[in-house]
Amino acid sequence: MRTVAVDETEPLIPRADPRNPLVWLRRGEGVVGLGEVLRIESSGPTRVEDAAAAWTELAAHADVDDRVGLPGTGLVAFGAFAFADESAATSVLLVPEIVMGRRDGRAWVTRISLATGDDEAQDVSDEASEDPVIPEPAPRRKVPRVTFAPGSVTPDAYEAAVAEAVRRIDAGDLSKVVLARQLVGELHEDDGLRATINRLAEDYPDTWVFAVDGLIGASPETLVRVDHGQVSARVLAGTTARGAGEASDRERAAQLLESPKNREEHALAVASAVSTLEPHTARLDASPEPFTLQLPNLWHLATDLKGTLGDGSTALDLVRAVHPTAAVAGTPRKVALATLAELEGFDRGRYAGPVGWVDGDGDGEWAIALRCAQVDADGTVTAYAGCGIVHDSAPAAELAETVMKFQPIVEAFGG
Ligand SMILES: C=C(O[C@@H]1C=C(C(=O)O)C=C[C@H]1O)C(=O)O
Repeated sequence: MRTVAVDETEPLIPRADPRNPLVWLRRGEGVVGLGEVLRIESSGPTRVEDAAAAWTELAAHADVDDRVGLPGTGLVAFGAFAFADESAATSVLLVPEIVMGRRDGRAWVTRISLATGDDEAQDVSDEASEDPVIPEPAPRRKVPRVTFAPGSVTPDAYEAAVAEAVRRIDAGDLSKVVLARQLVGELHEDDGLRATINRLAEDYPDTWVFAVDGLIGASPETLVRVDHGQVSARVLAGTTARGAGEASDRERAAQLLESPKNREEHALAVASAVSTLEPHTARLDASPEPFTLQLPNLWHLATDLKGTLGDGSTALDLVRAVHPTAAVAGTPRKVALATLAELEGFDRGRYAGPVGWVDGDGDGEWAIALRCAQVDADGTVTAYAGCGIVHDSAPAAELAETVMKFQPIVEAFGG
């Protein structure tokens, strides 16, 4: 496999596969994959560690000619993992044939090929020695239209589940649980998802925009990044709507920052991320006070974590350590997982699971798969959104919050 620098400034998405794009971008930088040389599938409670072990093994045997040397150059896999141990959804690491990347204004192309058993003697870089062909950017297409309707859980049933969760929290069973609901639609057009991912990237430039094996979305929440020994994460919990005018918008952000309900929900999410990351870091700092993160559709309370890796963990090792955080499960973790499985009543699939990429050196960027939908091979599109429930959560307000959180994905499908 070989990575070479290229002189490229054009946007990456128009070069992605129109039907089945493989994309990870924020503010136009990231990686876009084409083709597939290898697929590592896993499932069950050891899905992340099994994938991490297979990846480490693969990386150890790879013949790499990396002339750029940035995170995301050399061998790269895109991944999406199921949220729950019990999920029927498969977790995947996909190694593309071509990776086009951009970071800090530098661009590169990597071509990856698989050496078969009997051409072991043949230098892999021979096959990759011709300069990689970068596809021409495709003309813009209209976003495919999907009409969404509630899935198995009606809005009324969602409110009832929130009320039941609050009862259990008041009874002292747990402190916080995240409850989600689904919207389901059908994708008819042959156009595929490239126009959808392009729309998400244009509308939500400050989020991680991803498309991996039919899982497509725009997540504001960084589960964990590893960059040459530096570790970082962005914890989100606590949400409010944007205000109509500038003054009311600022007022809403200020109220969010002062709201005890949102501060409590947020503190639990930060504590869970810190306690699971800390054992792997030599040092870990959290922003002392949460800040308000502005997105086009809502405000979040946010805390950034930054640290130094202490134990040589790869990005996938850290994904395994931190998932599922209290931002998407609850506190305490075990009770919250059992409660959400019972009260939600559906398989989350890859929603709220880790999505991102890892490279051969163990660097990588992973988000929590939020504001997303899974598009299945038969065209079924399932979108998901959920909210952290604490003791003073109100069912109608939480339902309204899911509607805000559905907005990016509903609009990216022409709604
Ligand atoms: C669960 C979701 O979002 C999470 C829940 C939040 C909240 O309840 O305030 C905020 C950000 C995310 O951590 C979702 O978008 O589906």
